Amino acid sequence: MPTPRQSDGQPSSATLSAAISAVGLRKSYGDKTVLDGIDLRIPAGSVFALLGPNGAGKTTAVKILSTLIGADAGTLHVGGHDLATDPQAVRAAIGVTGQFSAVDNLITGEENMLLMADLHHLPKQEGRLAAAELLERFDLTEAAKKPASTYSGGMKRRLDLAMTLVGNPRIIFLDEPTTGLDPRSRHTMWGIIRGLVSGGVTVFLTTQYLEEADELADRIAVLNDGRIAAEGTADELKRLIPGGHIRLRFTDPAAYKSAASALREVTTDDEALALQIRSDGSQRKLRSILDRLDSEGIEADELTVHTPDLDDVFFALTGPADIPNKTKENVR
Ligand SMILES: Nc1ncnc2c1ncn2[C@@H]1O[C@H](COP(=O)(O)OP(=O)(O)OP(=O)(O)O)[C@@H](O)[C@H]1O
Repeated sequence: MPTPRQSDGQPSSATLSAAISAVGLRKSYGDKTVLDGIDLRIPAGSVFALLGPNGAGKTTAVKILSTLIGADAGTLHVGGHDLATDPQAVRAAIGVTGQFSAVDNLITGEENMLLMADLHHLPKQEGRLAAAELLERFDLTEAAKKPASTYSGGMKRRLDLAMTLVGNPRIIFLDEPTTGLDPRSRHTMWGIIRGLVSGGVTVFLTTQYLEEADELADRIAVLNDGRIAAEGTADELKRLIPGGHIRLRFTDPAAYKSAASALREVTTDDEALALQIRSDGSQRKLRSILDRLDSEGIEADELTVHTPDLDDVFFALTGPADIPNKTKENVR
């Protein structure tokens, strides 16, 4: 795969100090452009989350950066190595756990680990030690002698990640690591990921869970239509979209109607007997609404203040076609 070099043919110092960097990453399948000139720069020791709707190209980006498939264009460096000229060095520096697990269901958890140790050419004794230590760390010691086919979804993900860590990679790609896990297993996985990062590992994460990106990532990029629609910290992204709103809900239709006419610039929801008023989340705005209701003798049954969250950012950036599950409350 011919990958264009930078103009002077050398990686820049910014590229070298990043754990992962991409400049002008492009990939098409036939006439479908999946990645249309993506730039990324992920500092060592940080967590980067790539968010995007189904089919946005997240897995494609992971596959390219982890050397599984080639890019059509772009200058790509991982762990200081050029993907075009030194893919072997990249492979030695990274670990990847994907949506398609490397776990062999027919053998035990321990055997899976030992197989990985063999693949990394660890001496027998060292391999056994590494396997035992990782199984312990991922709470799999008890299940180690059982076939992986008997493991729950959460246990399989933990085993998959433990296998990835056998080679002690400093950069890890996690492609939707908690998809399909129950909330408890998801939190366990988050704890594990945080532990890795505190040990200095760089994590490139793809996820469809905005909460996951909010919890884990130092920086988040939203991929849409082949491009990075926005990039920043969770707080920076939240500031990109208009402020939140105050929602008032009534059980008495008469009170609902009175409030709708007493307050200015409200969005009404006759079915739910709910009103929505744009708000910057300030005390002043809240007080002005409450004062107005008080002066009219109206009492709402429920009042909620909604500040923008990553969901709002995601839906604002990825367009109306992708919001089938968006609740009325969050749409503005
Ligand atoms: N080998 C392939 N041949 C042709 N098209 C492909 C191939 N792999 C992926 N695609 C297409 O490229 C687009 C991006 O796919 P990709 O799997 O990277 O998306 P994604 O963001 O990871 O989606 P999801 O969240 O559903 O996993 C999709 O439209 C997909 O159908």
